[in-house]
Amino acid sequence: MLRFSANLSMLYPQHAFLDRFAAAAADGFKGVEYVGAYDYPATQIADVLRENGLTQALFNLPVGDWVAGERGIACLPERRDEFRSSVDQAIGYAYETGCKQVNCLAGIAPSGADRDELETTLVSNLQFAAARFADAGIKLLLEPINTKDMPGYLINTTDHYEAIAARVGSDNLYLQYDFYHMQIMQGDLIRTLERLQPRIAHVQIADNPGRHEPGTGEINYANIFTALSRLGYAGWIGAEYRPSGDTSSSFGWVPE
Ligand SMILES: O=C(O)[C@@H](O)C(=O)CO
Ligand SMILES: [Mg+2]
Repeated sequence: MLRFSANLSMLYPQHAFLDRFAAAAADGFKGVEYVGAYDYPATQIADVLRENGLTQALFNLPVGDWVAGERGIACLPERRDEFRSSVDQAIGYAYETGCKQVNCLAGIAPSGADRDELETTLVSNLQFAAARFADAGIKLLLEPINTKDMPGYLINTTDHYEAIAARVGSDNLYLQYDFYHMQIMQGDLIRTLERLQPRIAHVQIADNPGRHEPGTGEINYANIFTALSRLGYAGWIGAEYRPSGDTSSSFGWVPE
C-alpha cells in the first residue's frame, strides 16, 4: 500500500503554515513533510501533528538563511560548527515529532570556491551527522537537486550521491530520490529506482515541466507508482509540488 505525505512547504499556499496540517488531514493525508519548522517550538509541531492524527514523515536539517538564497550549509567550511550544532537541533525536533528521517541539503557552491574542499567538508559533516543520527535512531538522507531550479547546488545526480556516500562510508546515509529533479537531470527513473532502491529512504513527486501535480507534465506516474508497489517500497511518497490550482482539487493523481 503506497503512503503519501503532504509537503507543507509547497501545498496549501493559501494557508498559514500551522493551518496546513489540518488542511492536509482533511484531504486524507496521514503523513506530512516540509523543509523545516525551526521557527516554531518542537512541542508546538508535535501538538499540531497529534491534533490532526498525522505522522511526521520527513523534514530537513536547518538550511541556513533560505530567504537569502542559502540551500543548506553542509558543504561550507566556514559553517562547520553551525552545521554540527544544527544536527543536535534536528535530533531534538525529530524526537519531539517522532520523525525517523531527516534530509540534508548539501548547500550551494560559492563562486570560485574549491570544489574539493566543499566536498571534503560535506563528507566530514555527513559522517558526523550520520553517526549522531544513528545513535538517535534517525536516518540521514541526501537529496540530489536539479541545476535549473537550484543553480550551484553541490549534488545534482545520483552518481554524485553514490560517490559522496562511498566516501562517507556510513550505512546510515540514504538517498532522497526526488523524481522531479532526477527527471530533469538524468531521466531513466524506474531503472534508477530499481538499482538504488536499497539506499532510497524517501521519494518525492512532482511533474515536469512546471513542478505541478502529477498528470500536468511528461512523467508517467502511474507507471512509477506501479514500480514502487512492485519493488515493495515501504517509505513515504512526498507530494512536493506547486499545485496548478487549488491544492484540494489537485489530487486526481492519487491511485485508487
Ligand atoms: O526538492 C526540494 O526542493 C526539497 O526536497 C528540498 O529538500 C529543498 O527544498
Ligand atoms: Mg525534493
